[in-house]
Amino acid sequence: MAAATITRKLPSLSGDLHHHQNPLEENPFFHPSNGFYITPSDVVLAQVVYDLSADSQPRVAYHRAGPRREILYEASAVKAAIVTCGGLCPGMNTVIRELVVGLWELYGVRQIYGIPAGYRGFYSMEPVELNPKLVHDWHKKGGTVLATSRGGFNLQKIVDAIQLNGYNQVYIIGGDGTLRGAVEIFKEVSRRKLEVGITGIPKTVDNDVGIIDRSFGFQTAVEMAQEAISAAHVEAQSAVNGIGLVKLMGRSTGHIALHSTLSNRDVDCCLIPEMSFYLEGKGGLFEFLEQRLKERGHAVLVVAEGAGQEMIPRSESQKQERDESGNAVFLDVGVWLKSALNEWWKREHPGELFTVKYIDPTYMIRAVPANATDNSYCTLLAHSAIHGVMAGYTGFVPGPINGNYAYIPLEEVAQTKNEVNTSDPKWAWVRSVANQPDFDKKF
Ligand SMILES: Nc1ncnc2c1ncn2[C@@H]1O[C@H](COP(=O)(O)OP(=O)(O)O)[C@@H](O)[C@H]1O
Ligand SMILES: O=P(O)(O)OC[C@H]1O[C@](O)(COP(=O)(O)O)[C@@H](O)[C@@H]1O
Ligand SMILES: [Mg+2]
Repeated sequence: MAAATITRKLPSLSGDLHHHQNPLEENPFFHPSNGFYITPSDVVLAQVVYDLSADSQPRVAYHRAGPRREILYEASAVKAAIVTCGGLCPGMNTVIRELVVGLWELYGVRQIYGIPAGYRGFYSMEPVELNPKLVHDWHKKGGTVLATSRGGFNLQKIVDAIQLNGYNQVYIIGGDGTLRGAVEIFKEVSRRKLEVGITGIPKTVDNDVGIIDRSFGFQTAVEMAQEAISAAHVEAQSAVNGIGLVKLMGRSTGHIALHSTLSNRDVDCCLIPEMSFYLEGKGGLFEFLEQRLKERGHAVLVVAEGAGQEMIPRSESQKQERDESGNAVFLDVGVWLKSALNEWWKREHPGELFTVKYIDPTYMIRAVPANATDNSYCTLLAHSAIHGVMAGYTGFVPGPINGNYAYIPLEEVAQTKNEVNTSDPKWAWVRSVANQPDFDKKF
């Protein structure tokens, strides 16, 4: 017998709003046919892979994203606000563009405002009026034209501003921190009984947001990282006992490093925050590199910025350091590794040639326009957000789950982190491609 299915409930607006026919019904480009509108019984399963022999738990499902036959807003009454928060990610401008064009063209909305410079912009800056003409080429630009920032989250001031300006739809584009802030805004808006649709659009170059398949901009970042790895390879190959060392973004998850390694194939060792490693002794990094240099004369190392942080010596004040959003400030693992490698070689092989070339592409992998795949992803994401908000859903996140777009409760996404699972076959594949040691086993 098939297991039962539990569909995750979505908050929705009710209050004084009336139901209206979806204007797409009259839109000459759409000609809605049977099956065009999504109904409440249309769901996307959270999981598609099961062990049937151990399958007795109910299946979890999310409401499918897409246009609804009836909507809760009249176009002329909509006043939408769009904000971008946190670090940059390829595709932020595309999401803004598609929100503006989608609201305008699909639903006839005319009052659309951009909030400058992240959360703080709600209460400290003038909103920018947006329209399709203004945003038409934004998908070709890196960064966010609206500007972004960290910190500045003042819940009461933000919700006061939403109330004062009469925004009844708020589109919040940001990462894990932003989504936690969006949960607070959603709760405060509900507490004040305001009829405001709140949606969080997940943005993270590190791909650390859970439940969704992947975040927009991530694939672009992996593509951009290839150049750095190739350069490190050339440098390492062209030296005697050459090491090419590349640091890639990934504060607490190593997805960029992992995927860059898998797609590049010149990498000898990939170090990520989810896996601890050690330098000295049997099974350690130095022993591995010693062997590689003997066999091949060079080696390429890719390290995620959050890997090995616990091994880097730091002062008391460095331990306490936080950015404006409260994120721990990391020390440079690349600089530390480079100096540790040099010391090791000098000690073990005095007088022998050895070179470490350290490449830190930092912002170059994220401060670029999205590639074609990410751009179309951003479009579907933005349109999913609009359809959901127009239908009266609130406190949700649109995103792809197993290839299909769904609406996920905001709070659930804000609480879930997407870590690299070092016990699944993908990580084993990385290890086998690089032929690197399993640092878990200290002999
Ligand atoms: N737990 C939280 N509650 C409320 N707001 C938060 C929280 N964490 C971060 N924020 C706010 O969200 C915004 C972006 O957070 P940040 O961590 O810098 O980036 P990201 O959203 O990309 O993870 C900042 O304005 C920050 O103040
Ligand atoms: O210098 P900034 O702007 O704080 O950005 C650096 C950080 O931003 C990131 O690229 C992304 O972080 P968020 O997605 O959480 O904003 C991290 O990998 C990196 O540590
Ligand atoms: Mg973050």
